[in-house]
Amino acid sequence: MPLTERAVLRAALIQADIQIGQPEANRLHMEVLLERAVSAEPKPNLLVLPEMWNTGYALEQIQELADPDGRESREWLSAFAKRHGVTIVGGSIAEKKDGGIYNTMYVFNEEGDTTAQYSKIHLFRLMDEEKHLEAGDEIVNFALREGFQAGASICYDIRFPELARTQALNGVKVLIVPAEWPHPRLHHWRTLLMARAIENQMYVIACNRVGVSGSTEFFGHSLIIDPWGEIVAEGGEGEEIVTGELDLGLVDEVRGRIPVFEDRRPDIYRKP
Ligand SMILES: O=C(O)CCC(=O)C(=O)O
Repeated sequence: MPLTERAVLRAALIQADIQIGQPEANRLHMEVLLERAVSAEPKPNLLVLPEMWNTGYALEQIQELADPDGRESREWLSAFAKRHGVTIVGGSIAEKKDGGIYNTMYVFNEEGDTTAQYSKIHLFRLMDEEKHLEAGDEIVNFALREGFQAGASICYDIRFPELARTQALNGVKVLIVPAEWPHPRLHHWRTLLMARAIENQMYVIACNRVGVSGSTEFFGHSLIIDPWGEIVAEGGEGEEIVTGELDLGLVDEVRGRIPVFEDRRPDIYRKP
């Protein structure tokens, strides 16, 4: 679907490599990539980082490595957002809170204020997340622009269509998904993201890491998918900044064309 002259949001996804168990090196590396992203012309107004970018999946050492209350990560992301006048969805970090460790996303507006905080609610057993991390228990939506609500979702969360559907029913028009999604499940990644976009008639912005950690290889393929299911941008398998524009009017247009939300039959779905 062609872009119109309507309001657009320009997103830049930081498809980065992450060093396992090296929070300081990862922060410095992210800073270089974020600086590169904001020096592009035209400048993006929304930056998205990958999942667990501070520690990677260093789960055995996560108690020592996690950022207490996310303080350090929040301080520099907030300062960056304010300095450059950009919105940042800060991927997620290992956050130490109330004696537990959470996989937590922070969102900052152009003034550097924290506008949302989301902890991953579905922990991924294949990578032993549930043995080391606490699950969040709250669905989080936030405004990216007036009238343009975003929903938070982290990696494995996209396998649960109920989450994105609940967010869509609560006004979400773009789902934002930081991830560390590895080979050999590229087909699942692309298909699930595409399905979430088409069935909910919303944008999906998904930022995946690249690189190798132990025997696990992460494939990138960060994606921006529009509410009609067209791919706006897709990364390759190396480190890069994936950019694309979101047409803020397109969600309502697609929902008007095929009125899925009016045609739902929740009265029937509830029957056993
Ligand atoms: O669901 C998958 O296949 C990957 C999920 C994952 O790697 C994660 O949630 O960290």
